[in-house]
Amino acid sequence: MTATVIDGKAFAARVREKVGGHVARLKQEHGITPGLAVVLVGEDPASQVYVRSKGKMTVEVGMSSYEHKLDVDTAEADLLALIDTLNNDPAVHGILVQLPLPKHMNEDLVINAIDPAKDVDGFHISNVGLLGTGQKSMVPCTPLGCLMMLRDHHGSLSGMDAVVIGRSNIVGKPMAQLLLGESCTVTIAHSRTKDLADVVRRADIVVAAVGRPEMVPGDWIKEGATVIDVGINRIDAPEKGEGKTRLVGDCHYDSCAEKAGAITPVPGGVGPMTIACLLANTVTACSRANGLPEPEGLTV
Ligand SMILES: Nc1nc2c(c(=O)[nH]1)N[C@@H](CN(C=O)c1ccc(C(=O)N[C@@H](CCC(=O)O)C(=O)O)cc1)CN2
Repeated sequence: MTATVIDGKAFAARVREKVGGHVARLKQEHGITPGLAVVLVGEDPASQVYVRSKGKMTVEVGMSSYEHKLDVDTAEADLLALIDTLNNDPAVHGILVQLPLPKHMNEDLVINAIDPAKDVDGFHISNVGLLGTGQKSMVPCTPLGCLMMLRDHHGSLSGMDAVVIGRSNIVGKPMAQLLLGESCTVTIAHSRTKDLADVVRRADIVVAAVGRPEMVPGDWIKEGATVIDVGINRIDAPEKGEGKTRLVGDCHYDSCAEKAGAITPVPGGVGPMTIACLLANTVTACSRANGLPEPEGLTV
């Protein structure tokens, strides 16, 4: 079997187009411009790229972008004070603090200082609790993007066996909650799981989010299963020349694509959906804050 490639880049472009349409209606019909504030602490090169990309795409869909770049030595109290200001700013409907934060900061404390209604990352403990109990919440962007692609490919996911490899708060746990909400039978596997290969072989849907390059080989994949690869790992690529690197996922693409029915590539799969869903969450947060109907198809 040769897998259908789920094109996350093209899917993300369609999501951004939908967001742009909703932003235009908010402006024309209600005089409201959604605003997203992104806070970056320090100079981590990858985070700088992501934050720049977020700002650019925010503006492209017609929203206001507010970027706050803080020195790596910023005191936690100063970051908390900035969050408080953004919480009380009516022009800001979404707040995102780029992770990871410098070591001297307590990530949980910082995230939980964000107004849950503006928490477009969906990481605040209130949103985690709402998602876990099946109530309306802000949904973390990466799992939301994965779910959108799965729903688009399969329609109903009801009754399917899903294995999520990885138990992070940002991807693994919320992904499992979302799949449960779709009436999948969900297993969360992790570094201590016994007989991981056998667990994965049972799955109709495999979501790999462990951060280990090419850890999942094709012979773990059930014939026809759908593979969603969340991993983005940079590895050496001597075949491209000295000192060159390339991106790979948590799944060994070529061998998994031989067995799977559908698969997301890396790059160009889940990654682009993360920023598209951030924009979707911001327009959703803005609509909710103004008591207006939520955009259809942009949240769960
Ligand atoms: N507050 C948050 N911090 C972080 C999040 C997050 O969702 N919220 N996620 C990641 C980083 N991230 C967005 O912030 C992100 C990662 C990857 C991509 C992406 O499009 N990747 C491309 C490849 C990019 C490359 O060439 O290096 C792809 O997969 O095709 C977008 C956003 C951690 N921090």
